[in-house]
Amino acid sequence: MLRSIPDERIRQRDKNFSHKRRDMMDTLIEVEDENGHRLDDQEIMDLLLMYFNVGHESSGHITMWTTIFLQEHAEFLEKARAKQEEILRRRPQSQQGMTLNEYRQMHYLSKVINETLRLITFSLAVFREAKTDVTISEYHSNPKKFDPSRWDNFTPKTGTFMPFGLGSHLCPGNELAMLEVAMYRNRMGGVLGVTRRPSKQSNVKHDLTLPVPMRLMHP
Ligand code: HEM
Repeated sequence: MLRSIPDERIRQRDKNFSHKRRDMMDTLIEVEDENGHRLDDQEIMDLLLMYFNVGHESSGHITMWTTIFLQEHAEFLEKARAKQEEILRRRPQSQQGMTLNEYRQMHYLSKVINETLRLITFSLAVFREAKTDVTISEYHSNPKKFDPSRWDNFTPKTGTFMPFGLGSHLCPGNELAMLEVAMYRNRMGGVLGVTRRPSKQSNVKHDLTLPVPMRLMHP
């Protein structure tokens, strides 16, 4: 399946097919190193596979865990919901969907997501070599407890909160990922992100029931 993607694009380019917009695939086909070498098919496929994994699995995984934590802690879900509903009440009737400005007002939700990222990592390994011995110690009090309030007026010191890595290989999708998790939409119209008004007919309060296997994976 992956091989067909660069093959198809190369065929189109050979036929002078004009794209509306150049995209990542054009860059992967054209990019050259300092000796003029281009990526071969296998390398392009490896990169595509990596993008599929990091760009999709990652935010999906964190969205799932944010949902699980909120389901398990009704008080935080209520607080997140109240804040989202407040944003909705201020929304002009004519507005369709969520704006970036609304997203930026979701301070409580970003604490919930940060707290999820603090507790859960989907990256099983980040390959780095420690040049000197380091001592790894707990930075937070009661570290295993899910508690978004620990983010109240709190900015972590550099190197103590690294869900997206650090340095030159810092995750380039970090801001997009936060936005994606916040905009996750459930059947009620969005507990995480406010995307539409809840239906008046619905009397379901928390529609976050998850299948049993997910609950068994809880750390
Ligand atoms: C909650 C979601 C995400 C988390 C927790 C996450 C976390 C990470 C981490 C820990 C790394 C390794 C950084 C390092 O080596 O120091 C990484 C790399 C990367 N991430 Fe993400 N990521 C997320 C979402 C995304 C998304 C949505 C995209 C793209 C749309 C993306 C694209 C990448 C890429 C391309 C790299 C490789 C960067 C490099 O090696 O230079 N990630 N991510």
